[in-house]
Amino acid sequence: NEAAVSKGLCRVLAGLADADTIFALSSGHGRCGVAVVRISGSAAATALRCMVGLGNQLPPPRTALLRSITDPHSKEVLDRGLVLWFPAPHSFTGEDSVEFHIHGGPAVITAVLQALGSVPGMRPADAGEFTRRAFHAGKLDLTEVEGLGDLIHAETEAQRRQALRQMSGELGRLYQDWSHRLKRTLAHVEAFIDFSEDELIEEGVLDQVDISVCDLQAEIEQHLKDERRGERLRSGVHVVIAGATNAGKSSLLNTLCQRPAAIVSPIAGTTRDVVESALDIGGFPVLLSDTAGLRDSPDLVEQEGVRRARERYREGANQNNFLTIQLISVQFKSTQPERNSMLVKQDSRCLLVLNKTDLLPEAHREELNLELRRVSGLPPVCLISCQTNEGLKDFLTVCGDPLSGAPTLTQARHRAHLQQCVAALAQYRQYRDSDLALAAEGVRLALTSLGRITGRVGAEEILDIIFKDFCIGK
Ligand SMILES: Nc1nc2c(ncn2[C@@H]2O[C@H](COP(=O)(O)OP(=O)(O)OP(=O)(O)O)[C@@H](O)[C@H]2O)c(=O)[nH]1
Repeated sequence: NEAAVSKGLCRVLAGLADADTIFALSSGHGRCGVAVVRISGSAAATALRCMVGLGNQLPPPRTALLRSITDPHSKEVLDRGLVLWFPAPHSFTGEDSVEFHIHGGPAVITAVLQALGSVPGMRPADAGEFTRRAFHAGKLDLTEVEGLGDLIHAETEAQRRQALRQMSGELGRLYQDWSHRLKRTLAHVEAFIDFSEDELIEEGVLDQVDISVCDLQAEIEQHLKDERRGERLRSGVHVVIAGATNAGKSSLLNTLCQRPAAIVSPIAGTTRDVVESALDIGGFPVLLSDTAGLRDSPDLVEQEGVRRARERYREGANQNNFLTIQLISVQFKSTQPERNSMLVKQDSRCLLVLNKTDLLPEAHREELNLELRRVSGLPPVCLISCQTNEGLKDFLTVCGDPLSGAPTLTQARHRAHLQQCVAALAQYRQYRDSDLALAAEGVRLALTSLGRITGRVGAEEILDIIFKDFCIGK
């Protein structure tokens, strides 16, 4: 059928574009126990035959064999290692592929790569070329390609989990499902436009389309309301500790990163510069910054420190991956200048934290709570002591809360396409009663926007649905 022919053609064209057989070191660079060299393309079998003593035979698919790997011209043995053969289409790229697992010394790797380069039709792979071929062969969609990239760069546990979910196609399947529903919706609108006058289309088709567009729009809007958790997890979060002098900001930084990164002293105004430390809070990569205590000071160096601290808060005000911890000591008095150091009211991106609870008698806690509520509008989200570590566990949970939750959207690129998709669905609803052709164009645009996320937009599939659902022309 038409769809199969077109898919086949695409494969042939992709095959023509990728006529070269490529090879590359797929494991990391540097000295290591085992290095993996990957080959993909039609000459992979030739390379295997002429570098491994197999005669005219190819090894059984996906089975590791221990063999000598030789130079194809001089026949000198370069190394002894494992050899794997992945015939097309059951390989990562969908092409004939070979893997050599060799010893990881630089000289061994260089010799094997040089030998491969001397096989006719072979060349070193460009960056990302194996994955690009996998995408062209329909082995991965774009979200899976991005997931794979994120997995390779993941530094924390939560990043690894998110990337793996995406790479295994969880996100891609959700978008594919929406895409499929949109294709069906579009097919129905188009069929209605083309064939309703001949009474080939039953009543109520457009009502079904309305429901479908409405449901999809609501689902995508809900998906977009994730407070950018996935994007934050991907790119990391910047947490800034702000507050008056002597509130215990440097003590909190040191406690969280478990080393004396910043100087702690009872002298107010000790921290002058921004002190940064990278850590992992609940699986989120966090860059934690201690800043100079906010107060008016005649000291020029301290003034510069306060200016830098304020600049840091300002920078963060417009950034999605920024969290401010407003630290206040229990010795805080709302009548004192500390009051001026209050930054902003708490919201999900600014947390009010009370420190030095070890100095606060139980009986006075409620009184202080009320006082803070009066000044800041809200009670502190948690009470801690950097001296005794009281409340730190709860603090980390609260701190991790705006960062955690089920991340869904991982890339700003996906968000932009989904927003376009929602806008296009709104176009359908706007023109549904006045101009159905324009309304249908809205559904088509919505579908294109979704297709851009996964990299799959297929016009022939719309025709398939029209024919299957309505059997027009039998
Ligand atoms: N009792 C008690 N003292 C604390 C606690 N946290 C910090 N301190 C003390 O408070 C003083 C000031 O602590 P720092 O961490 O230097 O405070 P800071 O906010 O960085 O101060 P600046 O550099 O002036 O901005 C030090 O003597 C700390 O030992 C706490 O939880 N309990």
